[in-house]
Amino acid sequence: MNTPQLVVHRDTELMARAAAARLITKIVDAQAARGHASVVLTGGRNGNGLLAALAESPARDAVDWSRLDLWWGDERFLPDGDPERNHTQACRALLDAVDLDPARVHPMPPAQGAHGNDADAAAAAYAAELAAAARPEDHAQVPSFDVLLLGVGPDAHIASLFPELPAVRETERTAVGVHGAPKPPPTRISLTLPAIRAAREVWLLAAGEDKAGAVALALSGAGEIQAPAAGAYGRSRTLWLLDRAAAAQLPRDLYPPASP
Ligand SMILES: O=C1O[C@H](COP(=O)(O)O)[C@@H](O)[C@H](O)[C@H]1O
Repeated sequence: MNTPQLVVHRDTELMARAAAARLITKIVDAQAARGHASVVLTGGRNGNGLLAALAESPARDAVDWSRLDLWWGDERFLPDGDPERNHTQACRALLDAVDLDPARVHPMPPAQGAHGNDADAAAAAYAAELAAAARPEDHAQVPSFDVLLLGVGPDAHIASLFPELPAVRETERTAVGVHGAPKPPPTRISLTLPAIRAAREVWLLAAGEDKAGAVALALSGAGEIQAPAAGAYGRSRTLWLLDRAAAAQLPRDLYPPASP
């Protein structure tokens, strides 16, 4: 596990704009190096804030959107098009406005779709889709994502891995159904910690004072079962992108020196 790097921005809006600029650069660099890039999206306020900032950035035209693979870290298991689905919200924030290749966009299956209301079957289908996209050099059952984005909940959940629920203990499967989530809706699909850790870079986004306790807990040595965010790291980099409010309870020795 690599040491997390922290960046603290003045406020939520600046954090979203800076994260969007960072993501554009990352995608452009990966496309220049390999011809394509892959990003795992997250839902929630900070994930959608980043996408909205990216939509507004003039630099978004530097990305070749047709060579970008998009995956999701979790989904609220609701019918296709439901306004609470992470996929629907991402489409509204950005995806509808850029020229993606539909074959490279991989939303998690909806409820009332091919798997009916069976979230476990839908998760297994997503795991199979991930495995089919993995190449031998990935050495994993998922592709080597360039960047995997995660929001951090006030309870330190990431994706739909909530403290103490079975999904956060999963060590084999890459995507699982989640039942009884404390945040609505109770039924969800989530990537697991092994899938998250296969990413080259994991970026955790947290803004707002309601996130301060979770950020401090996850970065102060808490276990991943109690604080799932503590178990999220990338193969080559783990980056926490915060605003001042979310960083407010960090121990002084963890606070980045160059931050306001
Ligand atoms: O429900 C969810 O919540 C988390 C955190 O969202 P936030 O609004 O507290 O930032 C999000 O990362 C996840 O994708 C989503 O399904």
